[in-house]
Amino acid sequence: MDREQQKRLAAQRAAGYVEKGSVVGVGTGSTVAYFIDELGKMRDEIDCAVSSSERSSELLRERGIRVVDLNSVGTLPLYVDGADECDGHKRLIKGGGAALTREKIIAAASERFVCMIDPAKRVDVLGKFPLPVEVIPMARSHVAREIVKRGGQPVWRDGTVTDNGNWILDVHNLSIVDPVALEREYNQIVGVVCVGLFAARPADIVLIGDQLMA
Ligand SMILES: O=C[C@H](O)[C@H](O)[C@H](O)COP(=O)(O)O
Repeated sequence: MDREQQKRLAAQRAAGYVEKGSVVGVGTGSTVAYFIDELGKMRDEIDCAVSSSERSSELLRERGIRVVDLNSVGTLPLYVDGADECDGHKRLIKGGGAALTREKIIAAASERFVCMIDPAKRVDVLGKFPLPVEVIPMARSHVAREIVKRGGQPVWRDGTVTDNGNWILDVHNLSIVDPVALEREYNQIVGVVCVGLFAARPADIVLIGDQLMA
């Protein structure tokens, strides 16, 4: 089975976690696009969605799903999103599509985070996928120097502007032994808006294709 089929299967299974009449938190990316297809089929059964990106909002509206602001709903029962890497503790690297900050906010505001991946993204140690870090544009060089001091190799994702008007540094050459500590350490660098490590708040449920990760 190819990766796209695995993503679609994960999205179909994730749709089973959506409760009738609820507000659904929706992530960003190619796997989420399959999930939005599933949500479209259920649009009369759900209330509305909170979206993590302009891209996902557009897809949701195209399928007739109302998109509301997180501030108007408070705590969400469910957030569904993809990831770039996932370890055995359901800790993730996210942000390959530059949506990490809004994704992390919605994940933090959700009771249950269901993450959909294909088998190639399941790793023992996070860090082979370059770690995205969203930065305030004027702080780009400063943050990059601080990351180098900490052993990382930051590369500016030139040309990418996030939905928040910020820039992305992708940090290469990491083998993340303690993801919670690294998330905390990078969060403390002045000028960092968000680190694409979801370790302090990992996923609750990981679907690898249609299989539940133990
Ligand atoms: O910023 C993007 C998100 O974190 C995505 O969830 C992540 O990059 C995975 O995307 P995809 O499902 O396209 O592989």
